[in-house]
Amino acid sequence: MSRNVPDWPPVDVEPVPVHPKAPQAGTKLGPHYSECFGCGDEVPTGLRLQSTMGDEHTVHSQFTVTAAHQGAPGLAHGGLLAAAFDEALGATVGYQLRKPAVTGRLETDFLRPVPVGSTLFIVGKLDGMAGRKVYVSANGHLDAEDGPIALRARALFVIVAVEHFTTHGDKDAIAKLSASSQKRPDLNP
Ligand SMILES: CCCCC/C=C\C/C=C\C/C=C\C/C=C\CCCC(=O)SCCNC(=O)CCNC(=O)[C@H](O)C(C)(C)COP(=O)(O)OP(=O)(O)OC[C@H]1O[C@@H](n2cnc3c(N)ncnc32)[C@H](O)[C@@H]1OP(=O)(O)O
Repeated sequence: MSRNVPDWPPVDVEPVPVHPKAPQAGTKLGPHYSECFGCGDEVPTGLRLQSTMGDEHTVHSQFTVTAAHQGAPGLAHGGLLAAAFDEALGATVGYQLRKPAVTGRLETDFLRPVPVGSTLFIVGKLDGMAGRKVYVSANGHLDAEDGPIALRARALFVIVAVEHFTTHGDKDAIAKLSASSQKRPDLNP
């Protein structure tokens, strides 16, 4: 059965200007926020995604599926896999642009079941920009960097002002994040 994949990016785009202080290829990217469900190390049932800068506008992330992530018995929940991609795509945008951005749209193709115990190797790639809109996509390979593709995702991130978080988020948590990010050159603009 054929699957129609829409044109991507859906609008004319410019190349994304990667920040001159973006981490070098091979740099391991720690959690951007310790309480983040996607990458935080203080969330016991979180996804604990681990990301590394890659070459050519890519970020490589790994996510191991545990029993806490099930939908059907023994298989990862689809929405949770989409969350893993949101995180991987967000890291691809955030660490390369070093500007705050939020997911505006995320679409996911589920190509193969992902069993508990397996690891997804996700490669996120910047595809282009149009004003504040950043287009980014990713493939998720099952159990090896060159394993079969189990998921594909495409997303639009929208660059926002810091006020997006201070207005709508938790001010105490933002203060904590801000204090901890002082020690992280990769998180400072
Ligand atoms: C302080 C310095 C920080 C430095 C940062 C450095 C390092 C960071 C490092 C690492 C970060 C690492 C990892 C990140 C991890 C995780 C990622 C998770 C991300 C999330 O989990 S984040 C939560 C979910 N996310 C939301 O909670 C967003 C809710 N939402 C809104 O807050 C607004 O909705 C918003 C802001 C999206 C837009 O609002 P707005 O008022 O600012 O702008 P507007 O509506 O005009 O949209 C502008 C243009 O985007 C187009 N557009 C918008 N949405 C569209 C859609 N759905 N489809 C097609 N086009 C769309 C419009 O059509 C227009 O296009 P045009 O310009 O062509 O007219």
